[in-house]
Amino acid sequence: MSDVKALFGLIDKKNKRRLIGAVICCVLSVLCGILPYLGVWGIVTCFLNERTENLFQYVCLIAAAIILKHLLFGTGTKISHKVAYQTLGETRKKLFRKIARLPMGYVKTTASGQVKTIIMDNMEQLETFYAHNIPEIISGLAVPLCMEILLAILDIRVAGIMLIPVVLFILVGILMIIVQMKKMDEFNQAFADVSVKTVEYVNGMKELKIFAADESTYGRLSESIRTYSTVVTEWFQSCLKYVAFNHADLNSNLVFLFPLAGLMYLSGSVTAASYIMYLFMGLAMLIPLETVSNNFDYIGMNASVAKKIDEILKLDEMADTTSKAELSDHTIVFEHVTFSYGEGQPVLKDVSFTVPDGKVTALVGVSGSGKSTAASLICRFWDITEGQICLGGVPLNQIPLSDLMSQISFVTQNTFLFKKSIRENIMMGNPEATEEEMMQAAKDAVCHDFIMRLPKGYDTVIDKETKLSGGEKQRITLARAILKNASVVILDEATAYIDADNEDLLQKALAKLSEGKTVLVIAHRLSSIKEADSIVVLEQGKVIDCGTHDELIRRCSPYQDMWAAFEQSDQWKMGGVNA
Ligand SMILES: Nc1ncnc2c1ncn2[C@@H]1O[C@H](COP(=O)(O)OP(=O)(O)OP(=O)(O)O)[C@@H](O)[C@H]1O
Repeated sequence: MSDVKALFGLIDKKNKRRLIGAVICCVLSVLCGILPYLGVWGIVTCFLNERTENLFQYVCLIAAAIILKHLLFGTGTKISHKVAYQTLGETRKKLFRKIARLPMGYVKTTASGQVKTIIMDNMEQLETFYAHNIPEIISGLAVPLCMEILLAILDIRVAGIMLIPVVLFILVGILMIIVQMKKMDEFNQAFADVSVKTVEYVNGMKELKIFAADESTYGRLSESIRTYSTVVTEWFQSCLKYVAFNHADLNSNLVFLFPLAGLMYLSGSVTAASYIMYLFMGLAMLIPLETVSNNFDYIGMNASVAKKIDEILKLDEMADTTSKAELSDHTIVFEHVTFSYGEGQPVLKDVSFTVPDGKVTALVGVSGSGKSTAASLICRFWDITEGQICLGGVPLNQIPLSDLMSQISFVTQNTFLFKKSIRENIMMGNPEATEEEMMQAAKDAVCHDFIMRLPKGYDTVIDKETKLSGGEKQRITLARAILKNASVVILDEATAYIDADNEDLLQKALAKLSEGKTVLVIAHRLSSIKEADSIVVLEQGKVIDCGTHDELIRRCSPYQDMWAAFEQSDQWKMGGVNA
């Protein structure tokens, strides 16, 4: 039941009031839908009593009821759609805001696929629920209730007979929701799995073709499709008996009402006119329940989606502070930092080093030694549990997150440009910048010239049609970072995938970005960090040495090994080129 509560918890107060209005309109609309039955009963009674003076009134009643029914239904659904779209919009915004405050690590690993499925796929179901299911279920239940009250006033015995199928219907419906909810997590999990794997399959199509993938390559996707089919089939089968019962139940009135009310008529306790009216009411009363029955399926399905949304909204956010921090400068200090991802082994062990203000410090180490992890901790992508990292003498968790982010430019080999114009992409670095400043940043990043050669220049929208090379895209992201003008620059393998033609341009852009900044650089190409003011050597998550290139090459054997390996690979590359 808490899942169902979560469904309504997503609607704000204003929209809850609107939803009540929508439900009232729908209830009145369904009641209007019943009036024609009463009108027909009136007409039949007129003929039975051979008195036709009221005939016209009944015809008018039927016509007015039909018009009103549609007007009210239209108004109700208009309001409920407004509620649905506003609720979905607000919930999406809440989720986006929440994700921005969650540890980056959670978003990158656990959440991205799951959140995408919820936001893009599952939430669309909620639209149907708020816009259609709620008004239809409530109005569908309200009508039999009103008619029961009316019948109880007219003849308590008939009301009792009609109550039987209604009560059975509600009990079986509730039972079905409980059974559905038990299976719903499994259903949603299977659905999310198929979505994530389908996206992975489509995104990896190039690799699949290159590596001439055979049938077995599609195994993971086929397996999850099979699981999904099994889960859906089981889910439908588990509901089937309840649905079948309820449909039979909705037709059972004739079985009970016809003979029992008929006996009352024969015994003289009910008139012929009343007998006909009860039959009409019996038929009319159960029709709205058909709609309720069709809508029952969605309650469990949507309650499970709402539960997942609720779970994400309740996740612990990164601790943030609002009190301004006075940074003495932009020196970064790692003091006895130990860090592990989740419950696993520590990736960094008692790590201490300093990145002095205005200097270039390099982090080197073999693959997996923890270089990127250390860099990402400076941006608080993850929070540390042991030790301390300070910027300008202030522990990172005592600097407001937005202030911390404004101090840092984090550049990796993975470029990400938004589907916006090149101008807007660069301006994200500093939305206050002037056009001249934006263009200067592009010139510093050595991308102005190629941008100007594009037919729409800075107005070119970055999308799949925009034919930009990897190096060009990367330089646009560097223009964005240059415009941001952050005091701390972290370069994590920023030149890793760059080709020889682009390297020179990229190095120029990076030099401009790093000018006068506190720089932490991670690079496998050791030649690019040879001139660093200080080099920190990491091995299996521990700092084993720190010094200039000349110092390390004299005394640090792992560093000597790295250099030897680097020089060998460089010669090998040159040999490859010459060959
Ligand atoms: N998100 C993550 N969750 C769990 N473990 C991770 C995660 N990211 C990295 N690791 C692990 O942490 C260790 C250090 O990884 P890290 O990427 O920091 O090393 P690195 O020195 O930068 O390696 P490379 O030079 O190959 O980029 C590795 O064993 C890696 O598998």
